[in-house]
Amino acid sequence: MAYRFLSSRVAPSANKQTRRFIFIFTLSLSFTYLCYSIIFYSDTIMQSQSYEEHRCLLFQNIGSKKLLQKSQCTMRPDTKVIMGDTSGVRLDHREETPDRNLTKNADSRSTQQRGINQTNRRSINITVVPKHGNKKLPNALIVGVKKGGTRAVLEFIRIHPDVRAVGTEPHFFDRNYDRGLDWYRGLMPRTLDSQITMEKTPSYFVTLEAPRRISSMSRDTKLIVVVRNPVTRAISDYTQTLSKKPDIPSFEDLAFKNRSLGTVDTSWNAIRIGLYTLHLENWLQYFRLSQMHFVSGERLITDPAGELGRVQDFLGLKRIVTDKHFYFNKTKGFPCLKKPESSSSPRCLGKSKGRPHVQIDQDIIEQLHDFYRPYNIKFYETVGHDFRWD
Ligand SMILES: Nc1ncnc2c1ncn2[C@@H]1O[C@H](COP(=O)(O)OS(=O)(=O)O)[C@@H](OP(=O)(O)O)[C@H]1O
Repeated sequence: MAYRFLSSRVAPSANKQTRRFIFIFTLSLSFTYLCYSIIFYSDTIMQSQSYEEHRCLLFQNIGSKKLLQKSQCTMRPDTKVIMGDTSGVRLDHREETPDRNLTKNADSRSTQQRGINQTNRRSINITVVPKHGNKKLPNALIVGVKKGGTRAVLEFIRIHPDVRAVGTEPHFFDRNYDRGLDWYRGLMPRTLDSQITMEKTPSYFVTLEAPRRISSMSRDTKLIVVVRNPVTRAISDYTQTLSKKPDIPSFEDLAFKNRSLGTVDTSWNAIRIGLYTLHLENWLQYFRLSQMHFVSGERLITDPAGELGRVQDFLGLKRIVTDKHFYFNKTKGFPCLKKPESSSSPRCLGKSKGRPHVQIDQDIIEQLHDFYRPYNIKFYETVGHDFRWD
């Protein structure tokens, strides 16, 4: 068509060569224009995509789940979303998974976080949301006891605005000590100077090396121990083990070396952990009693606000967590939080907290009470408080 159009406009005297030249020239001009348009258009698309990516990264950095949900970001399937300070994420369901997995998770979370931060630094040229504070070694630890109510204390105290805590159990001073303090610090949430960093690992209380290791990190570390009637604690411990390994021997078979002679097997962990006074002696070689606070696992259930009030006093915090933060959940049979740290809706602890115990004969329970009595009395004397377990 173009050829015919040009042919009609060119003087008849022009030779065939000139007409062909004009035609080729027009054609290449049109082709150049077409290419230019395509390149310009695709560049515009790429720019807008990259802007969306920046927005997504910013939202990730802000750490707001809601913002992420509302934004138009379309994540690639392999994209890992890091929402704010994940070291503080609640992981009730994970805490009973093998520790190696936990620490791996924590490790990879901080690696992912670093990766995203680096990406942000490289690619974002617009407002960067500042990250508050630094990762610091903990100033306070919930060191025990297993099945005492350690999760409840951690979840309740972390509502306080001046407390930041690791959600998972780092097991640094027992299983992961070889990884070093920098690794441990890396697991911690960022805190402002005015905030307290905390973690809980209930096995520390019965780990021989833990007091020495903790005191070499800082002699000023504040230690919280949640204690509970050692017999109920042992049954709770056994209930948990049984839920994972249904084939284990009966509680009675494990608790006694010789039932008729009443010889208790103190080498069984579920029994050994309850010998509080023996473990405490080890701690008192490295820490003053005033650096330790004992929470009653029983009162934690009947009066969580009262127990938390004393924990706040011990940590030198204003009493902000009060009875207005708790309600009694009849279905669960335990106090729950009206407004936990990570959400605005009420929340109870996970299913593994406050589950029904295995039925144990009353005479076995009595026998174990008799066994623990002298140890309990010694413990009350040392800490200066009668927990009334008898
Ligand atoms: N508010 C609230 N909700 C649920 N459970 C509560 C609460 N307060 C204390 N407890 C008691 O906590 C017990 C579990 O203790 P721990 O968190 O220390 O267990 S663990 O060592 O971390 O596995 C758990 O033990 P069991 O009742 O034997 O399951 C509870 O009795």
